[in-house]
Amino acid sequence: KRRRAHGHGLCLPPGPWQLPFIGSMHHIAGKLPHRAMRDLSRRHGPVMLLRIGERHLRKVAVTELLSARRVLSFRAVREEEVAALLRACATCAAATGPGGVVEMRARLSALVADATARVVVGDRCKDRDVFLRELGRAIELVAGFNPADLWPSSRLVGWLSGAVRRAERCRDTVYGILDRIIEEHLVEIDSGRAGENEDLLHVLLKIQKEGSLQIPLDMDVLKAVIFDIFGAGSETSATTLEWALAELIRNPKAMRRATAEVRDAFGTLGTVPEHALGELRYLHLVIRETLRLHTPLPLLLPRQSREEACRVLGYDVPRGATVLVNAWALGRDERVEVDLKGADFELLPFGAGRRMCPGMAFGLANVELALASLLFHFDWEVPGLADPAELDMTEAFGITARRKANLLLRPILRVPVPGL
Ligand code: HEM
Repeated sequence: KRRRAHGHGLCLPPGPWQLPFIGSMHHIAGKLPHRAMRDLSRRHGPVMLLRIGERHLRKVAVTELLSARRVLSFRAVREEEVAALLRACATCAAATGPGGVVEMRARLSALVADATARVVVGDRCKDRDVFLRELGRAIELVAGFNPADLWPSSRLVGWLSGAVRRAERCRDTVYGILDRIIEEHLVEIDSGRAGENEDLLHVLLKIQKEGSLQIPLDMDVLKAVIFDIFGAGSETSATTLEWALAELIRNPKAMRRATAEVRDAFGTLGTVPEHALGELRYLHLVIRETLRLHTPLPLLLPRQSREEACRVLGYDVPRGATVLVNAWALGRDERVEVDLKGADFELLPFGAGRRMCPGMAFGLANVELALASLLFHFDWEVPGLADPAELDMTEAFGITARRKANLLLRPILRVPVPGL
């Protein structure tokens, strides 16, 4: 199945696992190629597929970095980060007054950003809060409807709107943070301390240093890759979690049912084990419904028509035209009932086709464990809200459909949090 998916129907030879940009290069770099390849062939057979020096970030991200197998290997990271979130909520639950309220967006963004950072750069990011602030700004800037995007050839429009300046400031701050992280990684590599804790950035830097790629992996490309995965991963998952909680608060019956399901399933264990989350049928429906109602990327990512003669519903789409797909509107079309994995084109929270989100398994794993754990350990209420139906559900402007209003919730501890 895997072979067919990779090779468009071709039966390609097996080969070692690959990384974004560098393909199989890290298995060979720094060694004598003929020896390294002999060793690899002992594992993969006499005919191997090695991808070397080719830019195929997307394909590799799907199959390796964000594949179901790799996502599974990060389970411990997710469990630790969710445990930290639960401890923070338990501390709030024990406090009185304003200290007893959790600002959910900040907490959920921190959770997802920390989990993603640990996978990509090996540790939490010390500048996480600045990073998240800049990410928020970037999300507004890339919504695609600011004058600088609509009239890209007019320098005057760009200058007047200020968008370009803001984008440059944002880039400089983010790249500054990444420069520091890269600096630390380089020191670790030079002192031989990267060792067993090698993360994605270590590997990319080593390859870059050896200069063994056909296409040079310059620092800007490297930073763009890291920022892309970071940004794509944190914002969407945090947004989904926040809306899921808000929808449950607004629908007390659904909240009771989801909470009862997770407490019935794991009450005797006293904690939510990720490997058993498949049992929670209702929770999965809640997440699916959240993604339908609050599609985190409502217009997906813009596409550009490449073909001369592309026809949609009998109309010509000129080459170079930007095409937007309103996944949010499709999801709200009440005439259809479908699956969310992009096979049914009516519900596309992760997009579809060759640009479909490669982080779906990663994102869903974060969302499922966090939501199940929050419902398992706590009851949730909105201070001062008499009627749950009145909870403000306004969306903010940006490429993602965040909540506009802060979701301030009071946690009430129901099942003790381990480690407190
Ligand atoms: C609930 C969580 C998530 C949702 C709803 C989501 C949704 C999406 C959507 C709609 C797209 C555009 C697809 C298209 O235009 O057809 C996308 C692209 C992308 N996503 Fe996600 N995503 C999520 C989590 C993640 C995570 C956790 C990662 C990585 C750690 C990630 C990495 C990416 C990347 C790199 C792209 C760009 C792919 C490309 O341009 O080919 N996403 N995502």
